Parts: sequence; structure tokens; C-alpha cells
Amino acid sequence: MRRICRVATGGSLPLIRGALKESIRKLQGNRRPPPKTLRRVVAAIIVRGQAAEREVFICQRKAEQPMGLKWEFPGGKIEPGETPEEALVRELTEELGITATIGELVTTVRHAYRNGREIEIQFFTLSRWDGEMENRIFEAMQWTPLTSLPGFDFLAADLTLIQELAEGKLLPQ
Ligand SMILES: Nc1nc2c([nH]c(=O)n2[C@@H]2O[C@H](COP(=O)(O)OP(=O)(O)OP(=O)(O)O)[C@@H](O)[C@H]2O)c(=O)[nH]1
Repeated sequence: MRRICRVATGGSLPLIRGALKESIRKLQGNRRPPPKTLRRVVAAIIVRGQAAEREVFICQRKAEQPMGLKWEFPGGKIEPGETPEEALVRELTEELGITATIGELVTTVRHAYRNGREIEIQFFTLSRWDGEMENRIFEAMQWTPLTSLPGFDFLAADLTLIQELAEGKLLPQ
């Protein structure tokens, strides 16, 4: 009897405790979502007109896309090896059929969507574009006054930006 007690306390208990801790650590590790890489995105704030007449170009995602029918600024993911500017030129040709000259970086936004995906979006103005805008992928697209932006159902990552644009911030007057 004495021998069993000595074995249980002095010998096996620390081993059992260690094994238990290891199992708990593994379980906790399994519950943590796997790390996902940051997706880098570029989008264009295309503006026309002056002062109170100023309008911005916005696009609505197709119903069947993730986050369907939400509004966004044209753009997309930066492919490996591209600069943000190169990616935006490519995306604007693919989506709208225009040849863009990229202007200033307006702002960079980081956002974690509920599915655990984190994105970083760089928003640029255009200093010019050539060609007529044609709808190649969207449900709808239109020019709208900056002050009307909060009336559209925008992607969550864009909400602070559209509020600031509507208040006349961020873009040079
Ligand atoms: N172009 C654009 N993308 C935006 C804006 N705001 C925002 O959260 N995004 C997100 O940034 C990503 C843009 O990449 P994309 O246009 O190539 O992506 P996608 O719709 O094909 O998504 P997918 O590749 O997950 O199917 C999307 O996940 C989109 O939801 C925005 O204003 N413009």
C-alpha cells in the first residue's frame, strides 16, 4: 500500500499532469482558427466635377458574388509581383474597360470580416482615364454626389471612408 502511494505521488502524478496539460493545449490549439494571410486590395475613387457638383463613381456587386448587391469602389486584389498602381490599372481595364492613370493614395483601410479574413485596401484617386466606362462585371454602376454615399449599402470595410467623403474630407477641394 505504502509503495503504491509513493509511486502515485512521487512518480506518475507529475507525468499525468504533464500529459493532461499537453492534451488541453492541443485542444485549445485546435479551436483557434488557422492564421489567414492578409489580402491586399486596391480600389479607385474616381471623381468628376467641382465643389457641390462633385460626383464619385460607384459599383454594385452581382447578387451571386460573396456580399452580393453591396456597393463598392472598382478595384480588386493585388496579384503577386504587382505594385498597387499596376494592380489598379489592370483591375480598371478588366472591370470598366478604361485605361487609368493613377493619382494620389487617399487612405489605407484594414478590416477583419466576420469570416476571419483580413483585408487591407488602398484607395487611390485617378489623375485621368481614357475610354468610356463600360459595365463588364457589375450588377450596376453609377455616378453619385459625394454627399449621397451614405445612402448606399456599402461593404463594411468602406463605411468610415464613405462617411468621410460625404463630409467633404480626404479629397482635396
Ligand atoms: N474592389 C473593392 N473591393 C473591396 C472594397 N471594399 C472591400 O471590402 N473590398 C473587398 O476586397 C476584395 C476585393 O477583391 P476582388 O474584387 O478581387 O474579390 P472578389 O470579389 O473576386 O472576391 P473573392 O476573390 O473573395 O471571390 C473583396 O473581398 C471585397 O469584398 C471596395 O471598395 N472595392
